[in-house]
Amino acid sequence: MNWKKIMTENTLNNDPKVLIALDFPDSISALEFVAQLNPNECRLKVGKELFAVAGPEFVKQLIRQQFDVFLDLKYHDIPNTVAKAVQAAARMGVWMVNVHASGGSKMMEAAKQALAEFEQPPLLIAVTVLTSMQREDLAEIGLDVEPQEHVLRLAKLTKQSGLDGVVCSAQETAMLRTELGPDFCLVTPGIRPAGADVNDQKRIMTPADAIKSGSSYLVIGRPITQAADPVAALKAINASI
Ligand SMILES: O=C(O)c1cc(=O)[nH]c(=O)n1[C@@H]1O[C@H](COP(=O)(O)O)[C@@H](O)[C@H]1O
Repeated sequence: MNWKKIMTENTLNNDPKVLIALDFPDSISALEFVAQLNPNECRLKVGKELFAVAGPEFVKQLIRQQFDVFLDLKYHDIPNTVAKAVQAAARMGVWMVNVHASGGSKMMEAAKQALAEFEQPPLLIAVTVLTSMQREDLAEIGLDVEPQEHVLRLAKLTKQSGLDGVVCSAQETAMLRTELGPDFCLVTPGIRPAGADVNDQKRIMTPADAIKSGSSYLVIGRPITQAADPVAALKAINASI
């Protein structure tokens, strides 16, 4: 735990649950947005779009500003490549990094092992079934199963591979809590406050229901970043959970 966070007055929460998806096209607009935020009230997620334009220096800048950063590059490659990629992420000092569970146990074990040399390794989690997918999307890629069945299969494989948790939809968290226990980290995107635009998400839940179901952290992008008043939107979500 970062002592500065604990010492800061007006601390809402020492373990902010909301991970804001910084899906911005450039570092200038992202930094302008971040300037309104307090690291005691949220963590930040940097994904493929922003990382491709802003890179490691931008991530380090957020960390210098006391934010915990989830580097969401969803690695999926041969074990050696993924192992080296998670090490590069760990050297940046990120709080959390992810891979795709469908890369299999050999890939996930190699990633876990690669972090063993770090004194404070990032949390390593694996994406199960993307929250934008439903049964028909799985059928298209040859998987004749309900999303929750495939999520459970991949989450069990992730736990057996020694990782810290998974990315799943909040619709699956109650099931995963029962099956995988209280300590497994469940990170849930596809979060939509009541009445918000669903956009391209399919398996969704409200922030309060997601936390009640057992989500550890909520990934939220557009309902905050595109709100007329993003700080008010974040505060309302934090109040609701
Ligand atoms: O790994 C992720 O963060 C992720 C996994 C998933 O299954 N679904 C999903 O939406 N995400 C990410 O979560 C964020 C959701 O953003 P909004 O839909 O704008 O709230 C995006 O940055 C996605 O890349």
